[in-house]
Amino acid sequence: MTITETYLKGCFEIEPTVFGDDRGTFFESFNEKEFIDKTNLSIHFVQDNQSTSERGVVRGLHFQTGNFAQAKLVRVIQGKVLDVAVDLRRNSSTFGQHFSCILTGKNNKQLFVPRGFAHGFSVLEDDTIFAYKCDNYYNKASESGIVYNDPQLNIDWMLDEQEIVLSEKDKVLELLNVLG
Ligand SMILES: Cc1cn([C@H]2C[C@H](O)[C@@H](COP(=O)(O)OP(=O)(O)O[C@H]3O[C@@H](C)C(=O)[C@@H](O)[C@H]3O)O2)c(=O)[nH]c1=O
Repeated sequence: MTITETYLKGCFEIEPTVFGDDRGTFFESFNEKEFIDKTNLSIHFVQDNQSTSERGVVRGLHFQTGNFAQAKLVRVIQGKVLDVAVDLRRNSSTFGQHFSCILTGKNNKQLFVPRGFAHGFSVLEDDTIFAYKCDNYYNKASESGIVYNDPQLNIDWMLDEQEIVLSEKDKVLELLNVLG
């Protein structure tokens, strides 16, 4: 498993070692000891989530506030997404910048999104299955987010505007500079 820090400090790209044989493939999708050794983070995941989406869906940009902040280890089991992590750490030299990468059911890549970031993804293929581990439990009252098309963030979601599908909640998210 290779773990590489992105230009956003504390945000890592992960490529598992995949073993193939006549039957198919095998890989460790998470190994706590290796993860901690290679990132120097102390992390303890408490919740696993999974969602399915069709092409055109954009989920995000989400985070939980305060004591309910979450780090996430995200991957795609089937299909293809553009995954996006936005640095919202006020004291960070990369505040407001984002990192994006393609995660697919074939490349098996993962992204570790630390606490203090907003996270979202656009779905580039039908029947996409997205899975992620969180280091803090879901707390509805702590949910917050930034609208996906915030001009300050200027994220290329790799979709045509007219094919984008959002939840009602995501349609009314704030701009980053309104969040304060
Ligand atoms: C996130 C979440 C949702 N739910 C429920 C609430 C709601 O009824 C239903 C769907 O929730 P949402 O619309 O918030 O799902 P979704 O838009 O997929 O939310 C997710 O988006 C990505 C980008 C993230 O980074 C995640 O942390 C999470 O915010 O599932 C839980 O029960 N537990 C959870 O952890």
